[in-house]
Formats: sequence, structure tokens, C-alpha cells
Amino acid sequence: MTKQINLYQYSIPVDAQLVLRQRFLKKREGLLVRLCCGDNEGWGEIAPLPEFSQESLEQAKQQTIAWLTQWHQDCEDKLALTGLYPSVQFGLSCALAELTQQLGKEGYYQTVPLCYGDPDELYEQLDQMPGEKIAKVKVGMYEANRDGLIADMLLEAIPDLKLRLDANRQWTMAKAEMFAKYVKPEHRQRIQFIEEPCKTPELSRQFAQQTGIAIAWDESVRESDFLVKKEPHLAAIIIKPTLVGSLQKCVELIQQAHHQGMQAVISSSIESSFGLTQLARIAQQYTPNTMPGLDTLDLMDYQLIRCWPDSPLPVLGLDSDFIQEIPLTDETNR
Ligand SMILES: O=C(O)CCC(=O)C1=CC=C[C@@H](O)[C@@H]1C(=O)O
Ligand SMILES: [Mg+2]
Repeated sequence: MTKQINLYQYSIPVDAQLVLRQRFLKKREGLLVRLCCGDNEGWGEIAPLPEFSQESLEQAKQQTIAWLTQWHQDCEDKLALTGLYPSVQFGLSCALAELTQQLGKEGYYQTVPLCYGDPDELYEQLDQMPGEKIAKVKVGMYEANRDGLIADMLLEAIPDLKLRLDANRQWTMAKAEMFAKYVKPEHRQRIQFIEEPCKTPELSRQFAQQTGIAIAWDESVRESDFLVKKEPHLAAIIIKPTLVGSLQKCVELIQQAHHQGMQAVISSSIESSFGLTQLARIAQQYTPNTMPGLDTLDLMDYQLIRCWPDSPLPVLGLDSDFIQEIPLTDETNR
């Protein structure tokens, strides 16, 4: 069957305030691949996240071009993704899944609103949220007692609210204890989990044990020796597919978590609206009972090709100045 491939590179301006670990991110860059085979086509986004991904965009690009060239020549259509960078595996596996109609069209577009510190913004969003009220609050950036006060205040003010908190391994045990001191014991059950509260997983386990507050693994999931294993107080694993790898690998992690009675939460690595809508479809298909963490589109000034339902952001098409087609060899375009 005739195969055709296109590769695009995009660069979208982002909100001036976006700080990723040590650096300000001024633009979000990535690749879009389009695979065509006969009448079918599949798309994927490959967007290593600075400060989080090990690979650079340039490395991902070179690897993608090499894989695409091989795929174009390959008759069997079974070209493996093993050994590729996680972002490359993820983007290509999505394109292949779309190509072979294995990724459903429906998406889980209700996502957990993300709050970076000002709780007032949350009230209005939560007010309009249909169904289960869940919010995610970043902690560990300011004083731990302030984090505790805010969490307790939100839980007090909204009796059916559930919270997810994310400390990104920022707290020492003393700080984590300080946080917990301000959250009344009767409110603690409504914290679905804190993602990686302490500087090490072992300290996070101890914190959960002492306070009865549930935890989730996020950074740990990306460590090479990570195994999904139920432990006391461990409620969920967070899966950021761009940082984890192929769709198949993500699905395995999800199934392992579900078999052991834990939640698996599909979460953003600040992809464009293109990648985010695919993540919403993955969430709908594989974690339909767990609201995904995909509330990062508003960090960007534009959407890219595919729209997030009801987003007011302008949409860039393939003809926009923010997107460039990367020429491949003549053969691959034929
Ligand atoms: O999980 C979510 O709800 C949103 C995604 C999110 O919080 C993050 C995405 C990417 C990098 C980080 O800044 C942050 C995280 O620490 O989990
Ligand atoms: Mg996190």
C-alpha cells in the first residue's frame, strides 16, 4: 500500500509565567508526524519537555526522521519502537494507533482544574464544574504552613470537594509535617493524594504512614527500576505519556495499577492542544473512571490544529508561521 509521511515542527508562544523547575519556558516546541497508508492516516505529537525529558528536541527529531525513513521502506509494518526516546515512542505510537483505528474518537475532556497558588481562582471554576468536584493544587513552592492552610480552607469551604496536591518532591519531613499540622484530620480523607510529597519515596511513605494522607507516584514512575506495586496509603500512579514512552507501555502501567486496586491518572507534559486531545482520548479509553490531569492548555497562547472543546484560544493551522514542514527525502513523500 502507498505510504506517505509528513513531519512538522511547531513553536508556540507560552504564558510568560510558566516556570519549569529552574527555567522560564517562553515557547513550547515539538513535532507533529502524519503517517498515511492507503486511505488511512494517523497523527502524533513528539514534544520533549525541557527540564523533564532526557532528550532534546533536536535528538528527538533526528531519531524520528530515521524511524520514519525506515517505516516508509518497511513492508511488514511491524517496525518496533523499543529503544527510542520516550517522547518519540509516544508520538509515533499514537500515530500508529490512529492509523490502525485503535484509538477511540471520544475524549475525557473534563479535566482537573490546576491551581498554582491563588485559591480564589478555583472557586469560580469549581462552581461551574459538573459532577464530581476535584481540583489540583501545587504545593511545596511557598511556605508549607500556607499550603496546609489553603488545602484545609478549600476542603472546609466546599464540602464535596476532593483535592489532589502535587509537591514534586519539594518537602523535607519537617515541612511535610508542618503542612499536615494545618489540615484537620477529618479533612484528610478528601485529599485523594499528594504527588511525591517528600524528597525521597521512602520519606513520602513515612509521611503517609504518620498522617494517614494518601500519596501518589509521579517522578518515581519514570525511574528505570520502577514497578507498579500496591503499598499502604499509595492511591495512584501518575502517567505522563510523553515522559513514559509508547502507548502500549502506558497501557501496561494502567492495567497493572488497576489490577492492584490503584488509580492511574493520565497527565499532561504541557503538550499542545493537539497532544492534549489525544491524551483525553487515551484517558477516555483506558482510565474512564479517573479524571485526567490535563489542565495546561491555558499556559499557551494558541491551540494547534486540533481544538480542545470550548477553548477560546485561537487555533493555528498547518499554514501558520509557527509551524514548519521538515523536508524528508523525496522517496518518503511519494
Ligand atoms: O497533572 C496535572 O494535572 C497537570 C500537569 C502537571 O501538573 C505538570 C506537568 C508537567 C510538569 C510539571 O510542571 C507538572 C507536574 O509536576 O506534574
Ligand atoms: Mg508532579
